[in-house]
Amino acid sequence: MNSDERLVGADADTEDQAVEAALRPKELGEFIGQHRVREQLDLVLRAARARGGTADHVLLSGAPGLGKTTLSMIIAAEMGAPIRITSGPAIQHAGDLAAILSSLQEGEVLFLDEIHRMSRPAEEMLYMAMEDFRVDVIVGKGPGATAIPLELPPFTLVGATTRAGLLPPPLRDRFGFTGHMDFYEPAELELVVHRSAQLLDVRTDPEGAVEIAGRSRGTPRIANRLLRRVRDYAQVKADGVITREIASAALEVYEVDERGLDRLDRAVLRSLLKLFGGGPVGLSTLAVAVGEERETVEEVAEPFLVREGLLARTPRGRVATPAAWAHLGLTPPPQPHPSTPGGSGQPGLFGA
Ligand SMILES: Nc1ncnc2c1ncn2[C@@H]1O[C@H](COP(=O)(O)OP(=O)(O)OP(=O)(O)O)[C@@H](O)[C@H]1O
Repeated sequence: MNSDERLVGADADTEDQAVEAALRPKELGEFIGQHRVREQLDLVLRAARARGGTADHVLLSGAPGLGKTTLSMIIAAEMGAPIRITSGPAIQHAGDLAAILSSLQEGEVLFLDEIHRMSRPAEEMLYMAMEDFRVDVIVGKGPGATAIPLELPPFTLVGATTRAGLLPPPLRDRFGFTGHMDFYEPAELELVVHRSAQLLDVRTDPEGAVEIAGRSRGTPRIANRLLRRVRDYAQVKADGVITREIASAALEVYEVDERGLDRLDRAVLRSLLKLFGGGPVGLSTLAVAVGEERETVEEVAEPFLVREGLLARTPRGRVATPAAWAHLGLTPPPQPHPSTPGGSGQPGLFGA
C-alpha cells in the first residue's frame, strides 16, 4: 500500500488533482491559517509591488497538502504575473532547466515543486539564474565545449520542499524569504471545510465540519477529500446535509476514526499492543505481524502515529505510548517495579 491509495494520505490522488483547482484560495486574504507565513509574505509582495519590481525568491517548506502550490499561485496572482509550474524530478538535466528559464517572461513566477529532488547540474545552473538572472549554456563536448552566457528576464522562483534540511546551503541562501508551513489547527480546518462545502454547494452544519476537521490530520487536502466522501454518504443515505451524525457514520464506513487513524494505522498499533505488550519491538517483526512491507509501516503509518504521540521510535524498537492504549481502549500491562528483576530502574513511557 502506498500513501496515494489511502483516504487519509497527504499526497494528491487523481480525483484531488481534478477538483483541487476549484477549491484553491485565489488571494492571500482567502488563504486560511499559516498566519505568520501569510503576514510575512504579504510584506514581501507589497514591498515588491511598491518598488514596481519582481518579488524575491521564496522557499516554502512543509508536509504535502498544506498549501504550498496554492500559495505559489497566490504569489503570482498578487503580483499580477503568470506562473509556470514544474518539479525537481522533471528537471534531470541542466538543459531542461535552461529551456524553461530561457522562455520565462519578465516577472513570471516559476514554481518548482520538490526542489530538493533536482539533479546536481540543474541545481548549479539555478544558483546563477537566481542570483544574476543569467545562465551559461554549454555548447559542444570535451575540450571544445564553450559556455554561451544567456541573459534572463527577472523572475521569482518559488521553491517548495517537504525537506528543507535536504537543500544544500548555497541553494537555501539564495532565497530572499523562507516560509515554513505547519500542520493546521482543527479550528482552521473547520474553516477549510466550510469554505470548500460552499464552493461544492454542500450544506454542512457546524458540528459536521468539526467532525471532518478532527479527522483530517492537520491537512487541508485530507479535509477536502473527507468532505467529498461524506458528501456522497449524505446524498445517498440522507438528505444531503452534513451533520455530526452523518459525518461520523460516513467516516466509519471509510474506516477513518475520530483521531484520523485509518485501518493501517490501527493495525500497526493493535499489533504493537496486543502481540508485543506495547513493545519495544523491531520494525521488521512489527511489519510481519501486520502483514505489510517494512517500508509501508515505516513510511506510511509511523510518521502520523509518532506525530500524534501514539508511538515512539527508540533504539530498542517501536514502543507504544500510554495514549495508544487509551486510544484503542486497551489496558496496558502492569509495569515491572524498578526493584524487581527485569525492572530497569528507569522511568519508562508510563512515567516514574
Ligand atoms: N490555507 C488553505 N486554505 C484553504 N484551502 C487550502 C489551504 N491550503 C491548502 N488548501 C487546499 O488543499 C489542497 C492542497 O493544497 P496544495 O496543492 O496547495 O498543497 P501542497 O502543499 O502544494 O501539496 P503537495 O506538496 O502535495 O504539492 C488544495 O485543494 C487547496 O485548495
